[in-house]
Amino acid sequence: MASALMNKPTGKQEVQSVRQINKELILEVNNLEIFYGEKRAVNEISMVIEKNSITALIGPSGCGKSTFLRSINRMNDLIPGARAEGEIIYEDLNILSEQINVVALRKEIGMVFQKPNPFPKSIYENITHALKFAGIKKKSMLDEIVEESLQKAALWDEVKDRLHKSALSLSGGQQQRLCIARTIAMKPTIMLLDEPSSALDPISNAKVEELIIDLKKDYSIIIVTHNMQQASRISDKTAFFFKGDLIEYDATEKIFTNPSVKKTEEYISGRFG
Ligand SMILES: Nc1ncnc2c1ncn2[C@@H]1O[C@H](COP(=O)(O)OP(=O)(O)OP(=O)(O)O)[C@@H](O)[C@H]1O
Repeated sequence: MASALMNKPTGKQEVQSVRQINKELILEVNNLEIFYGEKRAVNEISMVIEKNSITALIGPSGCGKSTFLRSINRMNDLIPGARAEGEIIYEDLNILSEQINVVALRKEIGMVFQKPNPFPKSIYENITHALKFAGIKKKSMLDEIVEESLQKAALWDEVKDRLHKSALSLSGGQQQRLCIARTIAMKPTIMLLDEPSSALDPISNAKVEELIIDLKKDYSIIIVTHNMQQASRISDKTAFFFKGDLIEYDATEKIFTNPSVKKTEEYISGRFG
């Protein structure tokens, strides 16, 4: 698996150091710093992320949650001037290494954004687009993956009779579940969710939350949320960020009932934010 994430060696490239991490863990973050030009947005954070769990990232606006999330599948590479130092160990490789094949990485570590962003194509094509690009052409196989992904995203029953209708005809909540299905189709191990239900109405939000809880049996989920009730309802671990620092990281119940750090207590009790 790991080797599929490496670019082909080109002569003199250094051999990527392999660091094994505990089998219960999916990621190990060591002294991660992220910069936009001269400005440091994430300050030397270290944490481990457990497999098949939901990890919530909370904190006030601008504290570095999304920047950290995007570093996990190297989406920050797309931002001119952004750079990261430190390590994010996944599959015994450092994700931040230049030798990582980011296209392969982003299949294994999928991302869903705040605003549902389906392609202006049919529901079916939204899921098959990347699969075809990855070389899967056989219709029976595409049909199978479409059904499986929509089932897992709890959307199949609502759309099975209109797969060839435009994805834009779906409600916002359905569009977001379609975006989750699109990610699932790539068979990821980790799903990064950046405020996935903040743009949705309460009923769609509840459905997406239910779905996220259900997905953790198959995936490791990291979610940025501004909604502290959401973090306490769905996550197993919560990380509180403030001004680029990781202030406290613990079991969600502990963070919300008996945090160890005063700043966390002030934030969860609404004294700032
Ligand atoms: N593309 C960018 N270029 C320059 N600076 C950026 C960029 N994106 C974020 N920043 C800065 O990095 C810091 C962290 O931003 P980030 O978006 O990660 O915070 P956040 O906690 O996710 O905020 P929010 O909750 O509002 O989404 C902020 O100071 C922000 O202005």
